[in-house]
Amino acid sequence: MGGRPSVRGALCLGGGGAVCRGTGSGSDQCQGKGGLSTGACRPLTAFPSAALSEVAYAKINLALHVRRRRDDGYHDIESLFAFAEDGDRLHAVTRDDGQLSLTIDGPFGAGLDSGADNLVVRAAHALKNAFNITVGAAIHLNKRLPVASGIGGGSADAAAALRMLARLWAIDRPMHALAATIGSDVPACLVSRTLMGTGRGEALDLCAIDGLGGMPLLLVNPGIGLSTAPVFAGWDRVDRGPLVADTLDALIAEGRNDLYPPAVALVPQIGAVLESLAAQPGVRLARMSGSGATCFALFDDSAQRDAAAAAMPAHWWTLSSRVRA
Ligand SMILES: C[C@@](CO)(OP(=O)(O)O)[C@H](O)COP(=O)(O)OP(=O)(O)OC[C@H]1O[C@@H](n2ccc(N)nc2=O)[C@H](O)[C@@H]1O
Ligand SMILES: Nc1ncnc2c1ncn2[C@@H]1O[C@H](COP(=O)(O)OP(=O)(O)O)[C@@H](O)[C@H]1O
Repeated sequence: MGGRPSVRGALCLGGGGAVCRGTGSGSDQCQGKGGLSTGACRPLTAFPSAALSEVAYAKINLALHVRRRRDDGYHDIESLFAFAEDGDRLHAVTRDDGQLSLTIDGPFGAGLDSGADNLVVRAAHALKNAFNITVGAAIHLNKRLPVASGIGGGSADAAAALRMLARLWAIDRPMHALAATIGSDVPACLVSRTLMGTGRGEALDLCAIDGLGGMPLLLVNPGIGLSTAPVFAGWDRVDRGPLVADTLDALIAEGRNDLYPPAVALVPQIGAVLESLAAQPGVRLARMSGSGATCFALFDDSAQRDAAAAAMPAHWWTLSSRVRA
């Protein structure tokens, strides 16, 4: 991990490591899905310190070209994935009764279902069944990333759960195919390094771009959740051409996010976020990530990133981080 991550717009972060603007009462304040409502969450204190841990690194799509709508309803994309150094936190201990359980806290934990539909639980069940594991796991998720925001929070959580449970259950087998059954983004999140993704995003090649690793990165979200499917459905089906991104300059000049027009049609506030980011001194690239609404900016200089974060309106969520090398 590089520089200490900071988060603004969230009232408090459980689990330590970032700026806290909580009440100091000992119980974390939570933000609801895509909004700024608050509610009490369970503190993490009950979870054993000997638990295994994983970071679910926030995903960004440095560029996302949509090429074709397929007969199965998915779209063929070409996307350059990168990851922030920071994200959600997961912890796990074994359960001798063979059961799986999930508890959730953190600034975006309120309202997030911890039942069978949670992507962490889906990933855990899929792994357990695929390898006939008889022991169980108690999993804890510290939810720091906004939900349904184009930075793969759920996919990153699922991938982190796979990495963590593979360690907990001593599984040493490839998990890419299993990850792809959980979501198109989950294989990329499993690797959490800079990758070129094709197909529906699950066909991956490691991608080295000079100067990208360690670059100061700012994520900004206007506090509005946006589901992926309606954004793809709003794509105008015009193929605007392949993604060629072998250098940072090419990525900046030639890369696009083809999901920006349908996303901004659904959530106009994304336009204001992108405009504000692009206007900040020192920005090398400002673009929307995934299906939105989160936008990101890359900087050469961390002081300029921090000044940009400070210039964002207080009701927008921000995360100051770096690109994971
Ligand atoms: C758009 C991207 C870009 O990285 O990220 P997010 O904005 O979700 O973070 C991904 O393609 C999202 O991947 P993921 O979130 O795993 O999506 P999935 O669960 O597989 O699919 C959710 C829905 O999105 C649409 N979908 C997804 C991927 C794809 N290549 N084509 C699609 O049309 C489909 O309507 C599908 O039913
Ligand atoms: N652990 C999880 N974290 C976030 N979202 C989750 C999780 N499990 C299930 N979901 C659901 O997955 C959907 C996509 O969430 P998320 O992955 O955060 O967004 P995106 O795909 O836009 O990056 C949301 O509707 C959310 O309810």
